[in-house]
Amino acid sequence: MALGLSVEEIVSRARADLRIGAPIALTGASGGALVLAAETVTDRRLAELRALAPDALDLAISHRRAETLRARAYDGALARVALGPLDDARFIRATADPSLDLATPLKGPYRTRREGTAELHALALLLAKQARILPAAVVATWSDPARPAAIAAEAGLTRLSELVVHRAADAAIAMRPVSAARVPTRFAEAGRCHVFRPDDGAEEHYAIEVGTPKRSGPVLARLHSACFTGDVMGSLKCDCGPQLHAAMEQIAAEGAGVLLYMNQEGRGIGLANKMRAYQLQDEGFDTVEANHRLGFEDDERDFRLGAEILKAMGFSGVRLMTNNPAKVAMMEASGVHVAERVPLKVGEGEHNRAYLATKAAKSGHLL
Ligand SMILES: Nc1nc2c(ncn2[C@@H]2O[C@H](COP(=O)(O)OP(=O)(O)OP(=O)(O)O)[C@@H](O)[C@H]2O)c(=O)[nH]1
Ligand SMILES: [Zn+2]
Repeated sequence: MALGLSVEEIVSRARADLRIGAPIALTGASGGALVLAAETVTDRRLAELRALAPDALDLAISHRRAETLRARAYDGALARVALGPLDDARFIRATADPSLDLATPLKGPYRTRREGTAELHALALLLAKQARILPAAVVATWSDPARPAAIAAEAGLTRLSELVVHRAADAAIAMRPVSAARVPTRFAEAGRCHVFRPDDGAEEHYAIEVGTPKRSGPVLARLHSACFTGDVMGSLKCDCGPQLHAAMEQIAAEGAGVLLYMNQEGRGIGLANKMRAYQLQDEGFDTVEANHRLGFEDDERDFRLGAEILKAMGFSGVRLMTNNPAKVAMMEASGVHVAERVPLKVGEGEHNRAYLATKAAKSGHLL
């Protein structure tokens, strides 16, 4: 039997390539493309790509970013900005990244492409999002997919088809237990830390188990998303730190429960993008608007992963500590029964009052 990469392995490699600035090849029904992430593109890579495809080089950006730039978006969720011979990596980043707008205010006018299709461009943006970098990509297209495929084969580039990207995005992700050990904490002596690894090469997530919760009934659980600024820095801009500690205290008081620590920083956009969002918030945009301006949805988290961990630990029901109905819905949809929603309201203060109000008004959070 021949050795072959799985769908997850190929897509995982493509995400890593985009993060380090290496080109990838995409093929689909509409043709083929070579792609570089806007965030990591260099002038040297750009010149190489331009030499191969001088007439069909575009910068794909989200339609929301295009709106801000007053560039026409003909392709629904994205716009294809045609790149001219003088457009360099600096121009590309300034065009793609709204958090640079104050530093580089003069851009455009832009010519956006209308002819052809944007299917491969959309795939490129999806992969960039999954790689937790800016959803923007330099895309060189060919109507014959054989040409970029051949370039990729010769250069040893990661090559993947439309089908593979979609299949990976739809696939249920299994969470494998890797290791676990006893960790007494200031909240509870009887603590254990379990590490789980998804089979798609993405971030590991952790479960803190306190005591020996019964598998037969609903477990008191908190599905906490990583917030470096709140959990570690003690930031006052959000309520994450106080929520984390209050959840641990409540679990410890009951003597048994689970806190899932999901590495879905910044509601799934990653810390680098979250700091871009914070820059936009300092310019007056709220937490939802800032995500949108960067080209993300207000919430990019996949709550199914938390449910998968609970199931892997032997739980089928929870008393879920949250104010977010989307977490409850996702648990249920993933086969973990939510016997009770336990509100978790702590840490409101002058710096996060507007943030919490925005989440209630725009993201359905319960007050
Ligand atoms: N993009 C973005 N993420 C933020 C911002 N402030 C906090 N976060 C992230 O938001 C997430 C908050 O997670 P949680 O507290 O688990 O979730 P929640 O949706 O508020 O729901 P509950 O706390 O369960 O009610 C963390 O991943 C933070 O890093 C922000 O302004 N922008
Ligand atoms: Zn936070």
